[in-house]
Amino acid sequence: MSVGRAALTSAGLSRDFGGVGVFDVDLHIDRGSVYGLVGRNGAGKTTLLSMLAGLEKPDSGLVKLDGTTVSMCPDVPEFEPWLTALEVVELSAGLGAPRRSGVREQALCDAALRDAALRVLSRVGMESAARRRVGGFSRGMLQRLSLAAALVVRPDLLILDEPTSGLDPEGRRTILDLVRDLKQESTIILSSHIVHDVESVCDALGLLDGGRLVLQGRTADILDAHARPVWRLQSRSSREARILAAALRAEEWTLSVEPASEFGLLVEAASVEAGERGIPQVVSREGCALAGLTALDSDLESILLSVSSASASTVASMTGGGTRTWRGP
Ligand SMILES: Nc1ncnc2c1ncn2[C@@H]1O[C@H](COP(=O)(O)OP(=O)(O)OP(=O)(O)O)[C@@H](O)[C@H]1O
Repeated sequence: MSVGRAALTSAGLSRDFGGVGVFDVDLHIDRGSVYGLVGRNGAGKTTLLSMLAGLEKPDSGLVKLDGTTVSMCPDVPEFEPWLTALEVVELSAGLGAPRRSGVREQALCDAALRDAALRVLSRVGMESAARRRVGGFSRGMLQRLSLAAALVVRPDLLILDEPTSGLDPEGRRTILDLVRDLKQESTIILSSHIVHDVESVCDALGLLDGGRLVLQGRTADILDAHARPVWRLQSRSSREARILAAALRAEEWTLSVEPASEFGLLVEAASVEAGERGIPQVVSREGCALAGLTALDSDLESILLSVSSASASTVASMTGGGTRTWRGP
């Protein structure tokens, strides 16, 4: 899918729970990118992420990683309720720190771990809760704490399973801003049901359906490849709608022009480029106002839904290598 250096690739990765699970997944994730894994409930996202993190053993297939440190934040983070947030992050930092023997070295090491833990807690906006016990934390606080515990080991690859689910809009924005910021340091894979979140932070994405990767590519390429040449044009009056309909029908690049409610027109062009250039030209030539122009069914959510429904009928007969890939420029 890409010419970039891979942070992670997988080949034929499968985990079969008896007809459900993950089947023949070939991933290619560029270094320093944010890769979104999308799919309906039960599509296999958590199973796939767990195999990438080494938490679930595949039945077959390979995962190749560039780098050594992988951190994963589960969709529902759980910590011992009697630990403080600082202790959770220090424990995580300790697991990732090199072993030392001398007492003085140990003390220096402990101080360094504490500093590192406090820094990441502040980065996720949890500094004021650092010394509170985790037992009473809200869902959003647990998500942030999980991220802090993952970041403190400075992972080469950071895997986030549904990092924004259950968060309020402000919490979502904080996590997404952090993800954008973090790609300077790590490659990130995140799964999400919220297509808008994926679109706003992910350079590339993979769509899982029935355990199979049915679509993979750069987000921009997928949007380009699926853009439909159909627009809803909004005019200011019934008179202008009539003038525009007649003028557009006379153009050789229009396939159909139909009236829509409230002085609107549905315009189908021979290509996206023809419509994007032609519609504004016709409106301007006829001296009409352009109250609105919206491309229909070209948003990422509509595209993913249509690919998912199309794949549902063909996946049953699909063997390995069934992923549709869009190549970047
Ligand atoms: N340990 C297991 N034993 C049996 N079946 C399992 C196991 N783990 C997952 N599955 C099944 O594998 C399929 C994929 O599950 P998975 O949790 O990976 O999907 P998901 O895309 O993460 O779903 P969601 O979005 O609802 O979290 C589901 O049908 C699930 O029931």
